[in-house]
Amino acid sequence: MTTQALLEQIHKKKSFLCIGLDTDLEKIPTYLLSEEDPMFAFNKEIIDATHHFAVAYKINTAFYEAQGRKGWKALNKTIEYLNAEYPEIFTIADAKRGDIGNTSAMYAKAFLQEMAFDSVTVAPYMGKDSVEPFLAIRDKHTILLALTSNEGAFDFQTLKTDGVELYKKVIETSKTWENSERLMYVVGATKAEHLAEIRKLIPDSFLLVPGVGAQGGSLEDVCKYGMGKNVGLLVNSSRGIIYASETSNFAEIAAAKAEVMQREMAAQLSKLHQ
Ligand SMILES: O=C(O)c1cc(=O)[nH]c(=O)n1[C@@H]1O[C@H](COP(=O)(O)O)[C@@H](O)[C@H]1O
Repeated sequence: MTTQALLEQIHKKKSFLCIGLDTDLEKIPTYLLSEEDPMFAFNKEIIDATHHFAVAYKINTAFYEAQGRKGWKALNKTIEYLNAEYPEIFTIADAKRGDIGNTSAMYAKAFLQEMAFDSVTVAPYMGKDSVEPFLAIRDKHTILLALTSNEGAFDFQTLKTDGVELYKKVIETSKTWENSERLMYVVGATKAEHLAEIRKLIPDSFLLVPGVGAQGGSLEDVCKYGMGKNVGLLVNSSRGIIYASETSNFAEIAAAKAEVMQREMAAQLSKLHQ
């Protein structure tokens, strides 16, 4: 999917919400455990109930990998379902990959071609030749970790080299890589005050912003500091939406949570045109 198509969806739905499918067998309603594929059954209900309010779904592969073969099957069924039923939705494989070039090329093939996600999250630590194989794939996007939402972000990402924080160096250098127009960046909502400076470096790039909801980040601050002229934001919430209720009407309650976020987003978007 092109960023233009994503932007059209954002304006159409008045939403830049990404729902994180961090599906955990210990957290889904217990009655689903008797289903043949409980993870997929849960995801399907969540997606069907919430898709009006979201423009993207992020599948965190860790939750599926943790369940072995059954988990991979559920992951595959979920992305196939999204691509077949809701092709207008932007899909993210949150796999945080990156390795030497020929290995990265295999990860890129797996997530962007075989599984046909629109994008994949990638760690920048191994540098240019570890990221370019992802960028080589047409009409797909590589979402590079820049400034993450966790406490450990301060261990390395904010260290200064030549007076510049490492995460800024990652952003600046990545702009020189081949096909860099296919890059998006992760910036945690818990670090919203850094967004204004990040926007100066990458005024037009899309940012995937996790960390609202369960991690305490503020949507208002994210918009205040991070919204670009072309929106440029995908704000993710996982636990805050998908585990809003453990009862049999969990999907309805998740939809209500998603709608609250969508309304806040619509209000923020309306400011863009004032
Ligand atoms: O790349 C990510 O998605 C990510 C980066 C980051 O800096 N912080 C972060 O929380 N995430 C992911 O975003 C999701 C956040 O989930 P909730 O805190 O439940 O909304 C999880 O899937 C995390 O793995």
